[in-house]
Amino acid sequence: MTIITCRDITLQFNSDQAPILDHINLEIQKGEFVSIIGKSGSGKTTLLQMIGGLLVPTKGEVNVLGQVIFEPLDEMTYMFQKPVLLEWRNVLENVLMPIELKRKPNQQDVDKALEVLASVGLGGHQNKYPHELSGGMMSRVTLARAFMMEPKILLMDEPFSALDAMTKEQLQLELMKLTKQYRTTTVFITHDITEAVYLADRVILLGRQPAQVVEELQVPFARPRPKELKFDTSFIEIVKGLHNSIEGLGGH
Ligand SMILES: Nc1ncnc2c1ncn2[C@@H]1O[C@H](COP(=O)(O)OP(=O)(O)OP(=O)(O)O)[C@@H](O)[C@H]1O
Repeated sequence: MTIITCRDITLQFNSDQAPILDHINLEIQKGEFVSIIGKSGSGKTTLLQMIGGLLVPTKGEVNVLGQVIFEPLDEMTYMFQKPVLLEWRNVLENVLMPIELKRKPNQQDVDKALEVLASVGLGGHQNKYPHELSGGMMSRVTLARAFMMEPKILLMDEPFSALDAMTKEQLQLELMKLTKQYRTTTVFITHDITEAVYLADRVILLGRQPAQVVEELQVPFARPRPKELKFDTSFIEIVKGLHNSIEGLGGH
């Protein structure tokens, strides 16, 4: 079932300048994991913001869960590159934040938060404050918070790009497990081609400005995937192919 449709969308920030995105058409299915890659400045974040209802296209429309959107929906959650945590609240209280914005959390919510924290490797850390956490732990807290509400749609803008390689790999595994468990439809932006292919069912490549979808690639491995897949010859061939496609776009 299609739950996100970008229909012929064009985005122009200023009427006297060329569009950033040009006639983008995209359909994303329920439970699908889609990575979006492209050169820096190609419009990946802009596209994600339109899917999230933070920006309205100049032309065309974005339809999410059966409605044309003009603002973010409750069914969506964002995760950004920089973990945004409230310094004066401990880990558990940060994870409970989305519930608290709606109602007073109950014991069931606390149990759920502890369960999600455990599944991102933070069991036993619930009473720590953000200043006591490493960068990787902070990202884990934001991941747990994102899944606390079991969002139908997760929009991720380079969430792991500031992390070291080992932590990034762990978080990729945890994200893969959680998106599978909750059947979360995920749109994931990254500069890292290996990460894009490893996580996604489908990789979308944006071209140069005004950007269009220049390539769509179905990744032929069932999810969740073992981390060893990254050393598989057929996996490496796919990454190489996309690398060549990006290089073929020219520019810097
Ligand atoms: N609010 C804005 N007003 C005008 N131009 C903008 C605005 N936001 C982004 N842009 C321009 O739109 C283009 C696409 O930006 P965007 O951040 O979507 O690209 P990106 O592919 O996500 O880049 P990166 O990979 O470097 O994060 C850039 O040229 C940027 O300068």
